[in-house]
Amino acid sequence: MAAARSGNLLMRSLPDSLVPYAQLMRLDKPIGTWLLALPCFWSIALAASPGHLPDLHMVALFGAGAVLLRGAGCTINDLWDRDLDARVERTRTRPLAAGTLTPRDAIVALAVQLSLGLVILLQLNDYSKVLGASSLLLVATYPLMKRITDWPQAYLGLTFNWGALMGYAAAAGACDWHVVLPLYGAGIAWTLVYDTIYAHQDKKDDKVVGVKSTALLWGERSKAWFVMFAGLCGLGLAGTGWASGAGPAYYAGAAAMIGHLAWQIRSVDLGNGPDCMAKFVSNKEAGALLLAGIVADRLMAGV
Ligand SMILES: CC(C)=CCC/C(C)=C/COP(=O)(O)OP(=O)(O)O
Ligand SMILES: O=C(O)c1ccc(O)cc1
Ligand SMILES: [Mg+2]
Repeated sequence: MAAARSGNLLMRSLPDSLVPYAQLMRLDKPIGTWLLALPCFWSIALAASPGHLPDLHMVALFGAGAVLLRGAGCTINDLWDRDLDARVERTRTRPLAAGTLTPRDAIVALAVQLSLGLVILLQLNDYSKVLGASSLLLVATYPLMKRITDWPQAYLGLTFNWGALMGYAAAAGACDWHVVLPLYGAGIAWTLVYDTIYAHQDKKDDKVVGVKSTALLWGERSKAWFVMFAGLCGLGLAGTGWASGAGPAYYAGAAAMIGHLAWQIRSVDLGNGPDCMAKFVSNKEAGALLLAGIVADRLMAGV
């Protein structure tokens, strides 16, 4: 337990009985929460009035919602995957795979997370409530995709970037589709890059247990596909900038994010698991660069 506890302050301060639940939610690995929250934050920030910061009340609600939904997503994922995870070195110590928690425990934990998530959802406008509730369909079915398609990363993209639609709706009352659809597309292209880098860690195990991924599909050609999807991400971001009448700070942030992706693509060693993990985790900085550009642009639009 000591090793599992050596994570962040939160993990170290929890009572023993809650540690497996925190591991089930992957609170010791917050990167997934950042990747889920950043598209929400971009979208909330884009909806800010000229001269204004993003609506911080919304940022707080979506931040808490991202922790809960990502925790719920990991719980559902690991319920589906518990037999696969037990056969793979990297995942065999997960609470469901190792038997520290029973599926029944996990379902209770899932119900608690979804109920708390509902408390947050109910504070949003009706438009966002419908969008938020529909995202659950994507979250619940995502784990099936690695069993039926070579492109589960694309489905994760649809799921993880839903916040690009929802944040704007929550902050502005409704979606401006010309602004949010290209942003959603850019996010999906981004996910295809970072989750394929993530999946390269597991390509040997995935082949053995029969799990599909773009890492296996693209193999040695992965970097060429990354270049294409980074390009599409850039096009989507340009579309959002154009549709929202953004200024130079926005485009600087977008260019910085694409530059970060270019650095990852050039430097990642796809045969080296720890390097894939490090590049995957660095995507919170890539997303934060765009967020900084959007916030600066909205602030400068007021002067
Ligand atoms: C909100 C959502 C959908 C959360 C789920 C995110 C998640 C666990 C992705 C990785 O699944 P995986 O089975 O490909 O990876 P791992 O090998 O880490 O289980
Ligand atoms: O939530 C996670 O741990 C996570 C998120 C996105 C990924 O691409 C992989 C894992
Ligand atoms: Mg899994």
